[in-house]
Amino acid sequence: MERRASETARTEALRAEQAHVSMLYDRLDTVRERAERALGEEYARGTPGGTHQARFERDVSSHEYARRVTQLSGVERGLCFGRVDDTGGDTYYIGRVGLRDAHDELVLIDWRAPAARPFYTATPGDPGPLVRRRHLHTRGRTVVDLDDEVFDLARMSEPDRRTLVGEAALMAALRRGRTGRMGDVVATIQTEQDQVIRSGLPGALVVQGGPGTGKTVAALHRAAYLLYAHRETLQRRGVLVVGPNALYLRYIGHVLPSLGETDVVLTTAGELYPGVRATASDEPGAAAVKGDLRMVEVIKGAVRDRQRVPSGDLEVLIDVKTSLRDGVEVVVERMALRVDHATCVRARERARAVRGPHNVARKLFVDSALTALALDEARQLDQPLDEEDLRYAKAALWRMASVRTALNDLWPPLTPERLVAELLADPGLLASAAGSHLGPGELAALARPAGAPWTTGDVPLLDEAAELLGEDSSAARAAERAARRARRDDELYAQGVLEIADVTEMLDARALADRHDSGGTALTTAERAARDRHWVYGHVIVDEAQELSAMAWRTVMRRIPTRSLTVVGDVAQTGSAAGARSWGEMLDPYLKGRWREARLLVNYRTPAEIMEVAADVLKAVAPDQEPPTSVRDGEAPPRALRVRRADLPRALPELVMSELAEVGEGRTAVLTPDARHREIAALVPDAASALTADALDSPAVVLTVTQSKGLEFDSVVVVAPEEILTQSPKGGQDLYVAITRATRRLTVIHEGELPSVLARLA
Ligand SMILES: Nc1ncnc2c1ncn2[C@@H]1O[C@H](COP(=O)(O)OP(=O)(O)OP(=O)(O)O)[C@@H](O)[C@H]1O
Repeated sequence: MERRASETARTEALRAEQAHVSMLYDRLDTVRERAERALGEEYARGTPGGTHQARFERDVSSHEYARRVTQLSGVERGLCFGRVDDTGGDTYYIGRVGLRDAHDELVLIDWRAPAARPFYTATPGDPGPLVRRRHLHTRGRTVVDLDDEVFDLARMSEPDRRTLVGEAALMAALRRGRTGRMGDVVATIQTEQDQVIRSGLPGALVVQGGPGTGKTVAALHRAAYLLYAHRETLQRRGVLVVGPNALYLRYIGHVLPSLGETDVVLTTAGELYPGVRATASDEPGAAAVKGDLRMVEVIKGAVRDRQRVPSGDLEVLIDVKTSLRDGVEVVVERMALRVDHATCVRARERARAVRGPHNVARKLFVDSALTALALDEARQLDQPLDEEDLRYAKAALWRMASVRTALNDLWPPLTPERLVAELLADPGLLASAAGSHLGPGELAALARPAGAPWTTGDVPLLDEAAELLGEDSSAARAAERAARRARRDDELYAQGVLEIADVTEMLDARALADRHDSGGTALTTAERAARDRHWVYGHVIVDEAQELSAMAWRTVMRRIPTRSLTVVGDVAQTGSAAGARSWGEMLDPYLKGRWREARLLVNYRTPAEIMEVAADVLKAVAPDQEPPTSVRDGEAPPRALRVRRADLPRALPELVMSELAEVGEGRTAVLTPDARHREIAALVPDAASALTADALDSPAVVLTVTQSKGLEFDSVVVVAPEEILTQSPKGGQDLYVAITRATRRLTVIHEGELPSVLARLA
């Protein structure tokens, strides 16, 4: 009887919520159609080209409409997911975007708006103004379930009391099988995560938390929140999210669009230097040296070494007379110009004294050398030179190939790519550049053959070199002057457009001019920022930040002089030999202790039984670190299987098959020591690997532990833990990472004795 009554109440509540949600989708359709129509009209307003003014107007408004259409399309799934009833008797609905009805009444509150905050912060102990929080679960546009948390039953109306329904929304969310892509958690953000998400924009926030505590998910929601709360600042300068590798970026790539945000640059630490996409990684020895701050001095040394003077006097042969013979120009007289050693040294010191970048100072060196050569030429020809003659003589000399070659040999124009590639491939150059800064073992670790692919550890070296080399700027300066003139015109014009169109809320004149600066192709802020090494972002989020070396932090900090940063990671998971042992060690050189730390302590991913195994490993390798507490129990106890290496080809595929059957729609990952990935991947040919396009979508995947950083799988099979433990000085941390990728099941396959840190599985 009672059961029937509660069923009826549930149906009643579902019906009422469905009516509201259907109204919201109708409204979404209407605004989306309106934006699409406006966009279509913008496109129809003329063929490409047209007047400057027409092009500009079209670019600006079409970009805004396109953004709005993308935003409204991204929020279709789970448009409305929450409702709150407050003590004043009011009810609000919370969703991915804010919507108003035809009478301009707010019918859906954006989850990032201050009014939505109680939905995330209310707890039974501190409910704030809430009487009830309700989660709405939808499939497509249909409301399929509801969860209620009641904070004050006494204040609820009788009909509302009757319709109370639910089971904890968080648990329902956590039990879902893994799809291979991270999803947003906007409906179930927890209070401590909410504090991270809404922490102020200025300054640096470090989010330290164990595996599965929602650091990544909180950081991405923070990006969306900051773009909402500080749209003006951040849309112009952009938000940069740095992740560990391309696979990981694909894994998290859906979260921001599902929250209606696309204006974020997602990149890896290997791509921070525009034009280079480094994917290879260094051996631990090389990684440790490349990531060390002593490399600043080594790169400085490498640049200085390229500013040479000859050991004796400089001698250059020039052609003074040529004549035509059978239509071919032949040299009839040559002259040797000479500049004495001391003058060469003075020319170099003068150029160095301006402390400009190498390619800029080079002009000064070339100028001094040309003056000395021209004076010698005049002396030999016994021709007096006035200032005008001197200028002419220098220009004539610079046109001669022999002069250019000689001077370029002494002070070559250099790109960062050339400097670093030549440095690492030439033990002599390397030893000279390093001086006393590196020992013989470190030099040997750095050396590599010419033509080797760029590694992630090279990127900070390239960035450092770019700072020291600068660009040959005379042409660039002229272009900049012209651009500044055009930009002033654009700004004045943009101001006019704003006044006419009254769109001041969306963009300011500078942002409009910025858009237009891109040559009419309306690049987004994100696109322009990603191409420009000098771009200064409005906010930078670094995920898996414990893996960044001290050198990599220099590269990141150059992109954010305001130090408006979110640093997300776990120093207990550091796998890179050059990574962080503590946050202070990495950040204090830039932040001088001025950073705030938030700690996340609850693991939403790994069940308690598996986390106990991980905790044993952590205790052995980093006894000062606390493992997080799991929020739920598992379905199957973790286990260890001993399989002789010779039997692995038969046993592993069988195990993967049975795990796939266990997890149904979920995903299974085989995690291997770095050195054995190829061999083990070959044993499971149907599984994807990090290099295949379906790495995230395939039911089974074989990855190295390093590649699995930040990811998660329903079932994890760790192969050869004994080798993972010894593969690098951080092997223990690697094993900890591997174990904590599991959301439901863990199997460890060991070939020899079970390592003592896994004794719990014996
Ligand atoms: N509030 C939440 N509601 C629902 N799911 C959540 C919540 N917080 C975290 N999760 C889920 O927990 C899992 C772990 O989150 P996430 O990957 O962000 O953790 P992490 O701290 O970055 O982990 P790691 O350090 O291991 O990379 C994800 O599946 C995420 O969706």
